[in-house]
Amino acid sequence: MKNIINVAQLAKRFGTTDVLNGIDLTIQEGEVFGFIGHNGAGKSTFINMLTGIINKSSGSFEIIGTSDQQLDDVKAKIGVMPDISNLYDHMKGIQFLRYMGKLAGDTRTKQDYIALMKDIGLEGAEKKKIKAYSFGMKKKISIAQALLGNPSLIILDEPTSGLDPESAINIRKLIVDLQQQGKTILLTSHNLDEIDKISDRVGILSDGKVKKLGTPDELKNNTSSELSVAIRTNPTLTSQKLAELSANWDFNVQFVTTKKKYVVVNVPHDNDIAKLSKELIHSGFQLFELRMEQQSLEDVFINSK
Ligand SMILES: Nc1ncnc2c1ncn2[C@@H]1O[C@H](COP(=O)(O)OP(=O)(O)OP(=O)(O)O)[C@@H](O)[C@H]1O
Repeated sequence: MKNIINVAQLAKRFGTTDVLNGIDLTIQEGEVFGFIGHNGAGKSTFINMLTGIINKSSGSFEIIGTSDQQLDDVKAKIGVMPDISNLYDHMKGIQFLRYMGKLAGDTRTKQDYIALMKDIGLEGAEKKKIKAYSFGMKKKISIAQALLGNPSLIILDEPTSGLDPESAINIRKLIVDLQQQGKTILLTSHNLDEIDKISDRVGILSDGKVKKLGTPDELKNNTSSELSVAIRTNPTLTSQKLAELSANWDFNVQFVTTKKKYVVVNVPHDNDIAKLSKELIHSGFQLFELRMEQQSLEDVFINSK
């Protein structure tokens, strides 16, 4: 597969603060790439460098086969969501999209723009002025703007933040549709379930670097070499009782958390799971359920700091 973004040692300093300290990253054509990181980690800074809104401090990148020195040559192939404060809000929704579409070289008809507004969840708001739009509606029209001009790379910075659940689901569907049309999507979000669901690969940005990179499954499976097991027993096992019992066991069990009626523990090896169930039964517990627990992307994210 071809790389559509190739970043080498990209760094950004604001004054004396290093925000990005050497990002190495490739994004492949046709993938949905989820970029996550805590507030202020530098996700938008990274995106703004890729799209030429701000200058890099050092390092280099190639985007759609073109070096960062010639970025103007490929800008028309990159669709970027503008900040909602940069929308021309005296315009009506449909008027704004047609105007921006013309600038982007769009060949859509008026009917196509109406269909686009429907796809994005703005049906009925075509003739309303953007300044009268709600926050979520402004967000939607800024996503629509990123799709104008048939870009091959679409960059969406927190497209679903502030959207109601149904609208967020529709935007996720739209992202999947765009991918099926062959587009590449670079996406940021603080909704880690969303990132997990729709991203082919995920990068976790921390301390100015890409700390972790992989498919959601790779990241969730590689967090720890320990095996996580959720157990439901009668009586319910408490952390205190587990500590008391396990002091006499010949294998290690580490209490992790309780989840409703389950207690989650970590054990180092496969055969410790059999030992654990045997010991619990031996200690008078009825074992109702024992299941392997997979880490969530949120667990991975928290542990990556
Ligand atoms: N123009 C600027 N001048 C000085 N500092 C800036 C500028 N732009 C961003 N920063 C700083 O760079 C850091 C990274 O900001 P950035 O907006 O890239 O983070 P982010 O990961 O997108 O955060 P969030 O998840 O909150 O949107 C922050 O500390 C921010 O204050």
